[in-house]
Amino acid sequence: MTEPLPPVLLVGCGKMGGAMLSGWLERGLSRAVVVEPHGPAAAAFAGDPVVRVVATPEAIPAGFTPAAVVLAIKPQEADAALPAYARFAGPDTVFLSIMAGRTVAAIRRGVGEDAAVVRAMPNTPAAIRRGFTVACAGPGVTAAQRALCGALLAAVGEVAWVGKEELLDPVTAVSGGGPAYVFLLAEVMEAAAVEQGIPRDLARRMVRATVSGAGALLAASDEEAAELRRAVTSPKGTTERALAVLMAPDAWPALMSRAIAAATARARELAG
Ligand SMILES: NC(=O)C1=CN([C@@H]2O[C@H](COP(=O)(O)OP(=O)(O)OC[C@H]3O[C@@H](n4cnc5c(N)ncnc54)[C@H](O)[C@@H]3O)[C@@H](O)[C@H]2O)C=CC1
Ligand SMILES: O=C(O)[C@@H]1CCC=N1
Repeated sequence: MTEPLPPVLLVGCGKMGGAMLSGWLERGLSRAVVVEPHGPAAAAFAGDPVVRVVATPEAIPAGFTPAAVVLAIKPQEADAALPAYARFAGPDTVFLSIMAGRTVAAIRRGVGEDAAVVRAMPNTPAAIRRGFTVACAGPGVTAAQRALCGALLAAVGEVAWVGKEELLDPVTAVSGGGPAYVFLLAEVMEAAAVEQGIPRDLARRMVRATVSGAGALLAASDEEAAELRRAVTSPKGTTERALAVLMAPDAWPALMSRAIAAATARARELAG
């Protein structure tokens, strides 16, 4: 049996913070204090014996010493919120931020210039432990702190590490926001199915099964995505006609490239 995760202070228990906390509890967590000003957001955890939910940092129990402070608030909230956590900076605590764009340097300006900070970008499939996170350790992060952040992130899915922090901006655009692009695909496929006369309920079932089935096939297969695509595309058949529209130079290839560039640029604007 693996050791329980050490005490964690979670700042922000919204969609991502909540998904991660669920994963830690499932994996085994010794103790968590959650700072969440919006009562309903953390309500699901209020009765958990190892979780204490408080509304403000001032209400964190005296003597609580987290091994990790996980920052799961919006980047726009960071400047106001971070100084309250500066007292936790020290050799025994690592800050793990999942905020889009906000740099290690900007986080250190808030919590202390010597603080150990790991910046990471997970995604919402974390809610079903199928997340993908890319992480980058800032200056002074010890091997043990990196291992702890790795364990916290691995509780909700796969983890990859990069050495160059700048890569986290395009990562945010690709895997951070990626689930939204897939859900949009499902939305527009469903609308197109209805346009062709398929009843809405059937269209919804078909599209959910098709998108999730294709995703599962991609996950289970060693083939490249292009090869799996080609396996669907019979010469002179129906899929070929659809792909001629979707793969036109001004269609999906160019649109996806512009979309990822736009999201990457926005991540850079959120650097702080
Ligand atoms: N939603 C997503 O797909 C992903 C989001 N992220 C990042 O995760 C962070 C959180 O995003 P979401 O969970 O989507 O947002 P959210 O809005 O669901 O959660 C943020 C939570 O922080 C709480 N909060 C606001 N001010 C606070 C403060 N001063 N102290 C403590 N809690 C405070 C809010 O009440 C809310 O419950 C963002 O920085 C975002 O960039 C990262 C990867 C994916
Ligand atoms: O849209 C956002 O800013 C966040 C980061 C990646 C996914 N959601």
